[in-house]
Amino acid sequence: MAPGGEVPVRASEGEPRLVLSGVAKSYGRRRVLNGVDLTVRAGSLVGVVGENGAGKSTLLRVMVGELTPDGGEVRRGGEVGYCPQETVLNPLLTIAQHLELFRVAYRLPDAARARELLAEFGCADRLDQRAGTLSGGTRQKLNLVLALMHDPPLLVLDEPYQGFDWDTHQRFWRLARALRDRGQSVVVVSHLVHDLGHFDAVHHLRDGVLREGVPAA
Ligand SMILES: Nc1ncnc2c1ncn2[C@@H]1O[C@H](COP(=O)(O)OP(=O)(O)OP(=O)(O)O)[C@@H](O)[C@H]1O
Repeated sequence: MAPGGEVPVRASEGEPRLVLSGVAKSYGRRRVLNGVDLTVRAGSLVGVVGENGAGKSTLLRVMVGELTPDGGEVRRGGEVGYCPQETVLNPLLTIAQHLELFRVAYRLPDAARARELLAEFGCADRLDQRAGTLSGGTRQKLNLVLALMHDPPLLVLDEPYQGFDWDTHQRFWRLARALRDRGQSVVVVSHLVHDLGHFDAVHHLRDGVLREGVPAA
């Protein structure tokens, strides 16, 4: 983000890929989202921050269509890649078997992009290892690769770097910037103050409402 909290021009360029208008979501009587508005444009890297329990994961699940909002509207401009906070892996399947499963689900002719991403994360030699025997950080790398391998126009990533060492963390941000520079839209939930500089725009969720910028301490 630019100094002074200004949103750089980049974040307001490009066609809208995701538009949320007045989105509301409650669990029973607990209202978590209370009129969220957001537009994510092509070629932007957008951060969502907020305290524990503020509703960030709920918001992302609504963005990708996993949860239906109680009110308001969500419009998506194409396919979505979603990396949930909890990994979606089957412990008995190898990395290669996961790639094949998702290749078929995404109807891709091959898993070349997935292998390229695995190589970027230094896991290309682990293809025959079962997910259940991978380290937490490597499981998370696979989780992320499965969300990115079909190169969707919109990526929604919920703290995608949990368990990553510093070098891998840096690699993740290089990759996120490269995707943004290719015109993809990337939404990332982050808890880490030192991540904020990577975003074109940051929004914070508090009291069920999303506001631009970071909250005053
Ligand atoms: N399936 C559910 N049923 C009932 N309450 C839920 C459910 N999922 C989340 N909640 C509640 O909704 C609120 C928001 O949860 P959510 O996971 O969206 O927050 P978060 O900002 O992602 O939190 P964190 O930073 O801890 O990951 C919390 O009070 C949580 O307990």
